[in-house]
Amino acid sequence: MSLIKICGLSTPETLEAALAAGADMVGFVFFEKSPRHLSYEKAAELGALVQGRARKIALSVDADDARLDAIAASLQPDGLQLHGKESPERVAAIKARYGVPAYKVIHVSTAADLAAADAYRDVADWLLLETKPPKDALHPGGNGVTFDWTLLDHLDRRLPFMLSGGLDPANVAEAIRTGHPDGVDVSSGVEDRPGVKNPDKIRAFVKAARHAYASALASSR
Ligand SMILES: O=C(O)c1ccccc1N[C@@H]1O[C@H](COP(=O)(O)O)[C@@H](O)[C@H]1O
Repeated sequence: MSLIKICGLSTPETLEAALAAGADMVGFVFFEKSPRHLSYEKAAELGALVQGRARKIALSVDADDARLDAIAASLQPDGLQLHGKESPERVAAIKARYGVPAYKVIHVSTAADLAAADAYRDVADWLLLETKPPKDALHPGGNGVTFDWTLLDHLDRRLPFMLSGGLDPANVAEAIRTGHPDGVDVSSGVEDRPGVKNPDKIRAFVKAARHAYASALASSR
């Protein structure tokens, strides 16, 4: 697999840039402290523009059922990115309630952190491996920080995984060559400042990731 996700979209123009560039997944943030947070009204407006051209992924952080119900009603997501401390039992309950794939985030800074993924093997559909937030970080994600991708040599790959954290148009090819992820995910690396996406950077990211995946495929033949 070679999926490309652009996360934290918040305007029709940047959403269209991601869709036209060929992103497979577009992510929408429901986390009030984030500069990328969307109201339900805005999410409904943006979601309606997608029209099946990409999977709509709703990002939340330790959301309760009432919150997820409102997110589901506004966006009608094709997947739920669970970016908090959701337990395996909570992930299973969310999957059962909403019937869409669950992308469980695992925060990584050492090989030992990858062991946390084991508990989600039978309940999540995907793992999303993101850099453990720095101690002074304001948010549990979207911090634009990479981790050592060679740690992925230690990952049990029975579940597909997306690689995330600090990716950008300049480093995504190296990330794909090193970590062999099933997908790549970016937010701040295609922005001019927090919450402000740049269409040229979105296009450059998708192009670089597509090229790297095509090269990896060609060299595996
Ligand atoms: O983007 C945010 O503000 C955010 C807030 C809370 C949890 C996650 C958040 N972002 C997600 O983190 C990853 C990596 O982002 P980056 O590429 O390093 O900026 C991505 O999925 C973001 O959407």
